Amino acid sequence: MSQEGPPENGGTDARQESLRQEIDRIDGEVQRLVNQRAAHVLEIARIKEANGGAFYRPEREAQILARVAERNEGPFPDQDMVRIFREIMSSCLALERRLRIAFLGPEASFTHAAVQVHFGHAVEEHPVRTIAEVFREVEAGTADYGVVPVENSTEGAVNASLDQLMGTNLQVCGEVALRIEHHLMSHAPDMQSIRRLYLHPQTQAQCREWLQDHMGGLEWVEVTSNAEAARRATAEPDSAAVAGASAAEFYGLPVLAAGVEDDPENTTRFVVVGAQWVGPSGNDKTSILVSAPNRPGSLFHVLQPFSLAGVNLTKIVSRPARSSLWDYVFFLDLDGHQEDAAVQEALEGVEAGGAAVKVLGSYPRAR
Ligand SMILES: C=C(O[C@@H]1C=C(C(=O)O)C=C[C@H]1O)C(=O)O
Repeated sequence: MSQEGPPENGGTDARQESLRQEIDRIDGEVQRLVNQRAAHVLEIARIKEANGGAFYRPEREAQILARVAERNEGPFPDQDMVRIFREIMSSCLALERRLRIAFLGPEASFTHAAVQVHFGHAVEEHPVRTIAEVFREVEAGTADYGVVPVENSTEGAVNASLDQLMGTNLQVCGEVALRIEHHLMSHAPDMQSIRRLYLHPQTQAQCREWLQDHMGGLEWVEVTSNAEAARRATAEPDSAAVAGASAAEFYGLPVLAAGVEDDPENTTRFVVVGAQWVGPSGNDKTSILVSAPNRPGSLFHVLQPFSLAGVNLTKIVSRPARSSLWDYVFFLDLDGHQEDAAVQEALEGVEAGGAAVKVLGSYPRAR
């Protein structure tokens, strides 16, 4: 048994003591270097202030994080090292300017988690109730950037976000891909004591099989968000919620069954929108909106130019155009930046084929 007590082994203790002294010395050095880094960032901020230009530079941050992962030799895993640098940059940027980020709330929603993964914690978090409101906040300038979900690997497109992208002048300036894990959480002592289940319809769809097998006979109550499901379950000990870990943590709900989503690869993709053009980072994607005439071969003429220019498409989704009945627009994501020659060639080809193109934005690929 190892218990606190008088030292038994002088040699081991001396070794620990000298390692701790070394750690203290390294900590001092790390701290000095972090502040030295911050001082450089502040100087860049002064130059930006004098000459104009966005404080937040997603392409530069993506390059920095890519290099952190590339040169990492461990024992820290890449993702942990990246997270630490993410937070250092977040705090550095907050010295220049604390960004206000509007997102689809409430607190502890998956979009909230996406905000923290993308911007770190040194931002002002501004949860709002609807996707439309996120866009309005950023368009009005009351938030610097907004974050909304756009697609889930199980459930497909988030149409409310696509419809907003159709009408906005904002740019897509980033993306976040988040593995979505759902847990069953409750104050009930066990699963057998649960009588009622609160859940968001998207969550229900992503956990359909597990829920049918384990929660089939119960009362299911649909709510407007995962966090709301957790909040409701907190107040009723014979109720449970299906939601993410951050909701369980936020509301202090014990997890009774973890990872209840049907697809272990279940992933949601979020986009960051802002009034900002983002330069190339070297590993970028571009989102576009194409409105094609309603006639035979139309979609073929939209797609062929990408094949000819050797540009890879990663997504195509159609949505009814709101302007006229039975007209459709296409949302396409492609590899590359809109400044790349191949991308420009492809977009010119699409327009030459009679379609209208709106570039929604180029941005660094999600890590
Ligand atoms: C320092 C800069 O400003 C911000 C802070 C960064 C950082 O901490 O490294 C990187 C990009 C910007 O978001 C910069 O533009 O280089």
